[in-house]
Amino acid sequence: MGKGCKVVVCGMASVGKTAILEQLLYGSHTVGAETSDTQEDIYVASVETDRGVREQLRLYDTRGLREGLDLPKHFFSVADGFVLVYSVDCLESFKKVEVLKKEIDRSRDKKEVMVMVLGNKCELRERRQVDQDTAQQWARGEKVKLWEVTVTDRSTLIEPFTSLTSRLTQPQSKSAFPLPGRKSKGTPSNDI
Ligand SMILES: Nc1nc2c(ncn2[C@@H]2O[C@H](COP(=O)(O)OP(=O)(O)OP(=O)(O)O)[C@@H](O)[C@H]2O)c(=O)[nH]1
Repeated sequence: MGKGCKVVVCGMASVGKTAILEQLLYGSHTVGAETSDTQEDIYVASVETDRGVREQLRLYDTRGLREGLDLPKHFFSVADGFVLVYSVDCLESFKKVEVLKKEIDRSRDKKEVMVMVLGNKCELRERRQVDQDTAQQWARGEKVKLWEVTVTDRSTLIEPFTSLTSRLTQPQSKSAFPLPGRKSKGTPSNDI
């Protein structure tokens, strides 16, 4: 599957997974635009870490989860990290993130995986169903980072992905976390 950390982006349908990736990588998403349901896409991004080094991420955009449709099992074995996305205007989507986190914990075996959570559409203040403090409290309990973001403001997306990449590629990690190849040769990627 090539070099670079493999990060699976998942969550309920329509929470904005594809929009987040397209806005982050290309700055090209128009919020509210009609989108087609994702089956599966892979985006390659070159992200500058907080150590000033560029690292490659392979971001797997997955099919939106709905009743009766779970995340395919193979993602649990390939992933070095997960981005769990919910939408702050949909409580059900947050509940799905809680379930996904449990599934990741069950499936991770001894492998260490990074998990970060994005509460998207945070500009929709009047439609908010997920309380920020409650969500952050849950995240602290789970020892994961949670960021509220909005695709309407690309700058909100940069820090979470920089932080995730920095943690994924941390040198001299005490964990058994595999380090990706430092110098990728010729793979097209998008700089963040
Ligand atoms: N208001 C608002 N709308 C957003 C935001 N992010 C995404 N959207 C909109 O939400 C809708 C769904 O976005 P998608 O990116 O297709 O969602 P998805 O999670 O990839 O959906 P699936 O492919 O079905 O799983 C689109 O109309 C987006 O423009 C946001 O931050 N704010």
